[in-house]
Amino acid sequence: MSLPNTFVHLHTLDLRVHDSPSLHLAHAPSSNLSSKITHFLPVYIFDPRQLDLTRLPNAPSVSAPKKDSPKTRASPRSRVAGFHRTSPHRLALLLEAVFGLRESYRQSGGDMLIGYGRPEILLPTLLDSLGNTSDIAGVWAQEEITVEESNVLSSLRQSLRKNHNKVELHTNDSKTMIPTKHLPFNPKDTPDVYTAFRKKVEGLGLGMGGGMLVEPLKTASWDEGNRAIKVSVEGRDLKPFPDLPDREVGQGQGGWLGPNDDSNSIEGMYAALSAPLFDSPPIGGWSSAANSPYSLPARHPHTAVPFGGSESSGLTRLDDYVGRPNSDSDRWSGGLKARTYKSTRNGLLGDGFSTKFASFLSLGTLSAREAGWRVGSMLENLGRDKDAWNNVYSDTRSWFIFLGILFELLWRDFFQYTTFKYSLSAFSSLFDPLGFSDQISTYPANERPKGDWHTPNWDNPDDPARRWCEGRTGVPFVDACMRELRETGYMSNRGRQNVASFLTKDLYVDWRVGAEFFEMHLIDYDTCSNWGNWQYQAGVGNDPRSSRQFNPIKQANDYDPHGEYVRTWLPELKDVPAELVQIPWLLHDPSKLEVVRATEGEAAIEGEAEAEAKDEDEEAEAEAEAEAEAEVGEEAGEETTSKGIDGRAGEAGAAGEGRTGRKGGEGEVREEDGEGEEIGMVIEE
Ligand SMILES: Cc1cc2nc3c(=O)[nH]c(=O)nc-3n(C[C@H](O)[C@H](O)[C@H](O)COP(=O)(O)OP(=O)(O)OC[C@H]3O[C@@H](n4cnc5c(N)ncnc54)[C@H](O)[C@@H]3O)c2cc1C
Repeated sequence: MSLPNTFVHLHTLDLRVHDSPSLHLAHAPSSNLSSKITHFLPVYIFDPRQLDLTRLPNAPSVSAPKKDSPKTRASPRSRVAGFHRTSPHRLALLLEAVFGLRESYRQSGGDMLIGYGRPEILLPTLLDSLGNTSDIAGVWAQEEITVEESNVLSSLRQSLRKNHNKVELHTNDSKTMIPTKHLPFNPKDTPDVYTAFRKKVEGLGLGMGGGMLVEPLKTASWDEGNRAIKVSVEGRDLKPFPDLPDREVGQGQGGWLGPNDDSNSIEGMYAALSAPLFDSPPIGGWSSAANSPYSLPARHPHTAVPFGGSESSGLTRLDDYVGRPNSDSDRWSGGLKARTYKSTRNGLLGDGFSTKFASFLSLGTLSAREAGWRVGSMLENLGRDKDAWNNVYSDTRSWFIFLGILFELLWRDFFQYTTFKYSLSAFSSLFDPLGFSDQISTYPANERPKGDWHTPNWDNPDDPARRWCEGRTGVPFVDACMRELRETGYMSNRGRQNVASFLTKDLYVDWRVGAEFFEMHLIDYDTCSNWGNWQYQAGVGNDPRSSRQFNPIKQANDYDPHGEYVRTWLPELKDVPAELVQIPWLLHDPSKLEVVRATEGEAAIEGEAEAEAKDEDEEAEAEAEAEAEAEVGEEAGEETTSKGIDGRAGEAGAAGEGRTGRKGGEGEVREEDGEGEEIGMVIEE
C-alpha cells in the first residue's frame, strides 16, 4: 500500500512562503505528517467569479451578477453599481504577488502550478488525473471568513469528497494576527464595539507570545541582500514538485498554464485579464498610468505606495518601516519610521506617514503575525536602549497604544471577527443595505438608517454619486482623495473616512456604491476591512456613534493646512493662495472670507465632537482613559448628543458653494454593549 505522499496547498489570499502553516506541516521535523510527505504541490487558480477570464483559451463561463442575492457576489462585476471588481493597478499587484510566489518556489527548487477556472472543478480533475488517490495526503488552504471565499472552499470540499474519497480539504487559521483559538471568547460572540474587543484581547497579555502576539512559523529564509526569499523549514529544504504529466481540463472550464502559453508570465496574464477592463472603463476612468493591456501600469510619481506587490516587497517594507534584529549583534537595525508612526499617521503625502502594509496583508504576501511579532520585537529590543524606549513608551500598560501600529492591526482583526460573527447564517449582513446594524441587538430600531439612499443615475453628469466617483464634487479635499485613489489605488485612512462620510452623510448615496467603488480601485482591498469600515462610516455598522460626520473643510484645514495635498492632485488649484485653496469658490467673492472664518471658528469650537472619527476616539482613549472610565459610571444609560454638519451638502458642495458651517444635524449617541465604554469619548454639549 502506498503512503500518502503529495501535499497540495491551494494558495488564495496567502501568497507567501513565510509563516506558512502548510509548509510547516509538510516539512517540519516536529510535524507528524512531514515524514510521510514526499512532494509539495502549491497551486494558485484565477477564479472567474473574481476576474474576467474571457480572453484566456477555453475560458470558463461567468454568470451575471445576482442583484437580489445578498449571499454571494460571485461575478467579476459588482452587484449594486455593476463596477469592475478590480482595476489595472490592483490586477498588477495581484500578478506580481502570484508570479513572485512561483519564483520563490522555483528558487527553492520546487514550482507552483498556476491555473484559471473554478478551483472546485479544476483541482479535483487534476488530482483524478494523478491516478491513485492514495498518493494525495490532502489539500490544504487558508481558512476564509467571507461568504464568497468560504463558498469556494465548501464547494471544493464537496467535490473532492465526491471524486476522491480519500482526499480531504483542510484549512489553516493563518489570516488574522490573533489566531482564533487564542481569542478569549468564542468568535461568534465577538464584541460589537472595538474598545470592548481590544480590552478583551489585551487580557491575553501584551508581551511576546502572550497570546495576542504569536510567533510566526519559520518556513522561509529571507536573503536581505538579494531581496530573495526561499523556503526553509527548520533547516529543511522544500520537498520536490511532483511530476504532473496529464493536466486534463473539461470543455469551457479554464486551464493550467504551460511553459509555452502566452499568459504564463506577468505581462501575458496582465494583457489577458486587463483587456476587459480597458474595453469598458468605469465612471472616472482608469489611472493615467494605466493606458493599455500591453504594459503594466507604472507607479504614479506621487503615489504613497511605490512598492511592488510580491512577498519580497512586503518583507522589504517591513524591514524598512519596523526594522529587524541585527544578525551580528542583539541591536535593532532600522525602524525609525515605526517609532514616529503615531505622530505621522495622519499624513497625506509620501510613503512614510503610515506603514503601507495593507496591500501586503490583503493578499497575504505579508503575514499579520509576522508584522505584529516584528513590532513587538522592536519594542522589546528598544527596552534595552533607555533613550529609544523613552521615545516610544510612557508606561508598559499603554505600550501599544503609544506605538499605534498594533492598535491598527487589531482593527483589522476586529473587522475579520465581526464579519465572521455576522456571516454565520446563510445570509451575510456585510453587504446588506442596513449592514450589521440590523443584527446588533443593542442597536435601537429607531436609530437605524431607513435605507432611503439616493440611487445614482450614471447617465447624468451632475449626479452627485458620479461627481464623487470622478473627483468633481467641488470640495477640494474630497476631490483630491478621489483622484489619488483613481491614479494610484491608494488613499490615506484620513481621506477614506472623509470621502465615505461625504458620500453617505452629505450626498446620501447608498454606501454600498462607495464600498464597491473602493473595491474596484483599492490596491489594499480587503473584504472585511473595506465593507466593515464603510458600514462604520455610513452608520450601519459597528460604530457606537452612527451619526458622526466629518466636515471635510475643517479636516482639510487641520491636515492639509497649506494645501500641499490638494494641489498635488488638483493641479487646477496650483495658483490658489493657501487661505482659499480648501474653499476656492470664494475666489470670486473674497468678501465672504471673513464670514466664513467666523463661522468656521464657531464650528470648530462647537463641533469638536462632530467630525472626528475613530482615530480621534483612539487618541482620546489613550490620553484620557482614566477620565473616560470615570464618566462611564456617571453617564451609562443617559443619552448624549453629538452634532454633525447637515443639509444636502452635496448639493452645496457639488455646486461649489461650500459647506463652511455646522448647521444643526443632530444624532443621538447610544451606549454600546451595555458597557458604556465609548461614552466617555463623546464630547457632550
Ligand atoms: C471607508 C474605508 C475603507 C477601507 N477599506 C480598507 C480595505 O479595503 N483594506 C484595508 O486594509 N483597509 C481598509 N481601510 C482601513 C485603513 O484605511 C487602511 O487599512 C489603511 O489606510 C492602509 O494604510 P496603511 O497600511 O499605511 O495603514 P496603517 O495606518 O499603517 O495601519 C497598519 C495596518 O493596520 C490595519 N488597519 C489600519 N486601520 C484600519 C482600519 N480602520 N480597519 C481595518 N484595518 C486597519 C491595516 O491592515 C494597516 O495596514 C478602510 C478604511 C475606510 C475608512
